[in-house]
This record gives sequence, structure tokens and C-alpha cells, in this order.
Amino acid sequence: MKNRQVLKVFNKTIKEIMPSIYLWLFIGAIASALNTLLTIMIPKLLIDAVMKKVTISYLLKMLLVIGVSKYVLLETNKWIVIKQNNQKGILNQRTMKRFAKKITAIDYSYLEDPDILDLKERATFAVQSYGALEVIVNSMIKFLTAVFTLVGISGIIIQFNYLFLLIIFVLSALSLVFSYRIVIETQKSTQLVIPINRKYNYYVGQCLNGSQQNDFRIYNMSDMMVDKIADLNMESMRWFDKLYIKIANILSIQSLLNHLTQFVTFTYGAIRVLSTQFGTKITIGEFTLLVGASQQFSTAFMFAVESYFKFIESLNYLEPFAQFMALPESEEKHGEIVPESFETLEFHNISFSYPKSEKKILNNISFSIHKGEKISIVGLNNAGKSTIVKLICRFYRPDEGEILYNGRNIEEYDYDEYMKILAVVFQDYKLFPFTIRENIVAGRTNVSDEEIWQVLEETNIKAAICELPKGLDTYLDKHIHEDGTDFSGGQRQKLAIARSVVKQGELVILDEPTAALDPLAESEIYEDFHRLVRGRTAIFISHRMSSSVFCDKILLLQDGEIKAFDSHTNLMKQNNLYSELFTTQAKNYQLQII
Ligand SMILES: Nc1ncnc2c1ncn2[C@@H]1O[C@H](COP(=O)(O)OP(=O)(O)OP(=O)(O)O)[C@@H](O)[C@H]1O
Repeated sequence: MKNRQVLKVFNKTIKEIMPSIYLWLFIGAIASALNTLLTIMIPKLLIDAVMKKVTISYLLKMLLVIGVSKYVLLETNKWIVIKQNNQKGILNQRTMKRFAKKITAIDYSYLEDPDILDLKERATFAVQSYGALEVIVNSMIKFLTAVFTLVGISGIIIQFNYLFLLIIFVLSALSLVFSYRIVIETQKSTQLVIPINRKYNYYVGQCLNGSQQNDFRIYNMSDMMVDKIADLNMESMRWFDKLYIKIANILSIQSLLNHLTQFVTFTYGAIRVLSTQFGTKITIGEFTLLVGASQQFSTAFMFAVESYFKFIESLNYLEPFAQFMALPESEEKHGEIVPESFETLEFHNISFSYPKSEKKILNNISFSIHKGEKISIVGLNNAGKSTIVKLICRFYRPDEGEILYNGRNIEEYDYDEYMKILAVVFQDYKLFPFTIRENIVAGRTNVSDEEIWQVLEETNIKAAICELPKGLDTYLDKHIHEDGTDFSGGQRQKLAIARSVVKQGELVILDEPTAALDPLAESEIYEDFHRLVRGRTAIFISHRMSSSVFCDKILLLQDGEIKAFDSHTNLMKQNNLYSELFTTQAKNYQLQII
């Protein structure tokens, strides 16, 4: 992405979340430049007045005017800086909010794509750790201030001699070439260190993760992890050491150039005071003005170019953020039709491979589910069962074929409206750090406590919640809420199932919903399954074959193809993977009973 496009995204983001910042930026720059110019002028005005032997009252009036002007400018500057800082704080908050919203809105497939995950990581670094938007605003303030100051100072110096202005300009420009090198070197090193830091943070995260401590202890991983972290730390330090040496060398050359500028200024000023060699003689007051202007010119010039490069550098940093923000959102792909009540869901010659993968996960599969049917999808690990769920959820698009809901391609439906049809418990379902009620209701309005308790009873988790002092209003994560609760895996799974039931989607999908349940709870869920989904259409995925007995039909998936789609009774009459899996599991259970 080019800088111009990144700037466009920046501009769009600012305009959307805080357009007033531009106005404050401009006013602040003018006030700051005026303050600098007045500071340069004051010694000249005072010295000239003293040299001209003005009256005391004139001098006092002059001091009063200067004092009041300086005070007003300083107060204005202070007030503007407070305002700007306040706005920058709000800008950061709003940017993160915007970014978080984008993450939830982009196409799901992106969140399983390693390149996009890397981009998200870099974008997070840009806006959170580096604060790219704030850095850009800061560099804009500095740049504008420096440009306004430069214009004023150049106007002063040119009154003395335009050649002198040229010399000061060339020396300042030379100094800046070295500043540019510092920016480039820093940028290069930071980019190189990002992958090392990512690994470092990953390993540190693994060490801090409480849930992994059991394996750490059993397999004695502690020393290996600590060594790995130390190695990565050393690796990043080596990069930074190299960078610091380079920067130190560049800074000493810059310092030399600054001394040269001072030498030229004082020599030229002294000649102008003492002789007419380079023009008419100047007063001591004008000499101080020349020296002050020359020093401020170098500083302002340095600021202007440095802030410009900082601006460009921040645009580079912001690039991943801009790229991420430009990713298409799921909602952008949707149609506008509001789906009607569930009648059929049909896979029509569907083939699918995951993005950036050659492997065909589903190969020309076709099947249909009718209203009220309970379907079990059965297959070995990696057969593509969860992939079917992801396609139904529109997380991915099929490469070939169509998925039809009530005879219409699911893409034609309004995304949010289509999502309302689905009540899914994923294999890796997540509950959120909100209250039990908020988790279960999940954004639905008008859900009565009675309804919630009824579902909780059916999913066998009511008793555990009743025991909690705050009941439904108990928070689900003790890490964040001290008075929260940490349910067991099985209890959480029951809550996730309850959430899907409360959602009242017309198509219920349970992908391995009972993996963390004990055998009793599992058997209750199976038995209650029909009641839980209350006559709705359901797709059920489980490796526990006994669950299929409760379903109307079993979809047998093997090597990306459908090998059978029939009832349990019919499938058991044949010799197929399903009957093999079923009898093997049943035999195991019988053996265990014996
Ligand atoms: N995001 C992804 N990118 C690339 N490949 C993927 C992705 N998700 C899944 N796969 C691959 O697709 C194949 C099918 O996975 P899927 O999860 O659909 O199988 P499954 O039948 O549900 O397996 P299991 O019974 O183990 O849950 C697997 O080989 C898996 O590695």
C-alpha cells in the first residue's frame, strides 16, 4: 500500500472519529510559531531601545506590551496543548474501539489466515504500542509549527542577506541528511525486531498461561522455556546494540555541523557590526536578532524535516493498520433478502479448499435437510465435518456449488438476518467475561428470567447457578471480576448449549457439544436433545456414535465425499464406515462393562 493510500485511510479515520483535531492542530501551530518569533524579537527590541537611550516610561511601556503579549501567547499555547493532549487521548481510545469493531466485522476466513493474523498483529502494534495515529498527529503539529516559524524567521534573515540565509539553509540541510539516516536505521531495525518480539511475547505468554502449567511441570519444560526466552531477548538486544552504535556515530557528525553553523553566524554578525564589508553596519540589537534567528532557523528547519520524516515513518508504521482497515467486511458481501422461516437447507455440488491450501476438503458434495429433521454428521477426524458448519455459517465461501436456504443461495440473504437463523455451539465455543445472564441472552432482548431458568434446568446447570450468591448476575471470569465464578469445562459447555437454545435460531448446530461432559451429563443431553431443540432443525456432530441413534439421518463423510446419507437403522444393515465405527465403539463399551 502506498503512503498516499495510507494517508487516505488516516484521513478517513480522523474524519470519522475526531475531525476537530485538524482545527486545533492548525491553531496550535500558529500560536507556537508566533511565540518563537516574539522570543527572538525581544532582545533586539530591548537592546535597541537602551542604545537609543529612550525614556524610562517608554521602556516600561514597551516592557509591559512585550510582557502581556508573551503571557497571552504562553497561556494560549498552554491551553491549546492541554486541548490537543485531551483530543489525542480520545483519539487513541476511539481508534482502538474502531479497530476492535473491524476485527469482529471482517470476513471470518481472514481470521484463520496466517498472513492476515500477522497483519492484525502488526496493525495492533502500530496503533496500540507505537500509537501511530497519535504520532502522526504529533508530527503534523510539529511540522506545521516549524513551517510557520521558518517562514517568519526567513523573512527576518533575508533582511540581512539572502546569501547568509542560503548558507544557513545548506548547513541545516546537511545536518538533516544525517537525521534522515537515523530514521531509516531505526525503522529498519524495528521491522527486523518485530518477528523476534512476536516470538518472545508468544513464549512469555506460554509461561504465564496458567492452563499450561501442568504439562510444564510433568515434562520439565521450565528451563527450556526460560532459555528460549533469554535467547530471543539476546537476539533482539543484539539488533538494538547495533542500532545504538550507528545512531551515536551519526549524532557526533551532526553536532560538528551545528558548531560550524554557530561559527559562521557569529563571524558574519561580528563583521556586520564592525564593518561595512557585507553591507551597512548593523546594531548590537540586530546582531542578537541575527544570532537568535539563525539558531532558531536551524532548529525549526530540523523540526520541519524531522517531523516530515516522522510523519512518513508513522505512515509506514500505520500501513498494516490501513491494510487491515481496508479488508472487506462480512456484511459487505451480503445480499438484502430477509430469510423466511426454515424449510430446507441444501448443499448443491459443493467443493471447498481452505484459502492458500491445495487440499480439497469437500469434493462435490450434495445433500439436503428439511424442516424439523435431526441430522448427524459422522466421519473420521479431519473428514471435513466442522468445515460444513463453517460453510453454513458463511465463514467461508464454497469454491464450487451453492448452499441453498429455502431454495436461494445463502449469499443472497442479509448477513445479520441470516445469522439469526443459526444457533451454533462450536467445537471451540467461547463464553465471554460478562454475567451468566448476558452470556445466555447474548444480545437478545425481551428474554424473561423464567425462560432462561427453564433452559438452564433442561441443560442441567440450574442447580449450580442457584448456588451462586448473585445467581444469573454472576460474572463468568474470576480473572477480571473478583466476585465472578470459574465454571468447569462441562458446566461451561452446558452454558454454551443453553445459550444456543435461548437464541432460538431455526437451525441448531452442535459441533462436538458434549466433549467436556461427564457420561451422565452427556447421556442427559442426548436424551433431552429433541426437547432442547424443540422441534427445530438440527445438525449434530459427535464422535460418540450413540448420539446418532437419536437423529433422523446420518451423513457419512469420508475423504471429502458423502458415502451415505440414511437412517441409523438402514446404515447399520450395510457394511460401511458408520456401522464399523458404531460397532467398534459399542464393543469397547461392552468390553469395559465386562
Ligand atoms: N482454517 C483452516 N485452514 C486450512 N486448513 C484447515 C482450516 N481449518 C481446517 N482445516 C483442515 O481441514 C480439514 C478438515 O477439518 P475439519 O475441522 O472440518 O474436520 P473435522 O471432520 O471436523 O475434524 P474433527 O473430527 O477432528 O473435528 C483438516 O485437514 C484441517 O486441517
